Amino acid sequence: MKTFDSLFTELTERAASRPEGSGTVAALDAGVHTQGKKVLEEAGEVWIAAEHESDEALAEEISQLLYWIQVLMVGRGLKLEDVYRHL
Ligand SMILES: N=c1c2ncn([C@@H]3O[C@H](COP(=O)(O)OP(=O)(O)OP(=O)(O)O)[C@@H](O)[C@H]3O)c2ncn1[C@@H]1O[C@H](COP(=O)(O)O)[C@@H](O)[C@H]1O
Repeated sequence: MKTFDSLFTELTERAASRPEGSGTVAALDAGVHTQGKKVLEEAGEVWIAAEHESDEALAEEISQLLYWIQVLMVGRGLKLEDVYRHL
């Protein structure tokens, strides 16, 4: 099963190899403003799902929020350790 760390490795590799058709490459190219808006959008969807939707729907929204947080991190050049040391 994919984990937070393995997804981060995958996205970092996408950023380096820039494969054709990668949504992540497009998201990185879109820049921090677009990425930040997606983080806010997905966070809002997590909130709504937590109040009104099933556990499965909530889990899916959380996965999308984690993805967009990672895109933002990769775009800014942050490493997992840069965040983990604050936990
Ligand atoms: N985990 C994800 C993931 N979570 C969310 N998303 C993207 O985030 C967006 C979710 O937005 P929405 O909830 O609004 O859903 P939507 O309506 O389909 O999205 P919009 O494009 O209309 O905004 C979608 O565009 C998804 O493509 C993801 N895109 C990719 N991944 C994983 O990232 C890896 C690399 O993906 P590629 O770069 O696309 O190869 C693979 O392992 C993928 O499974």
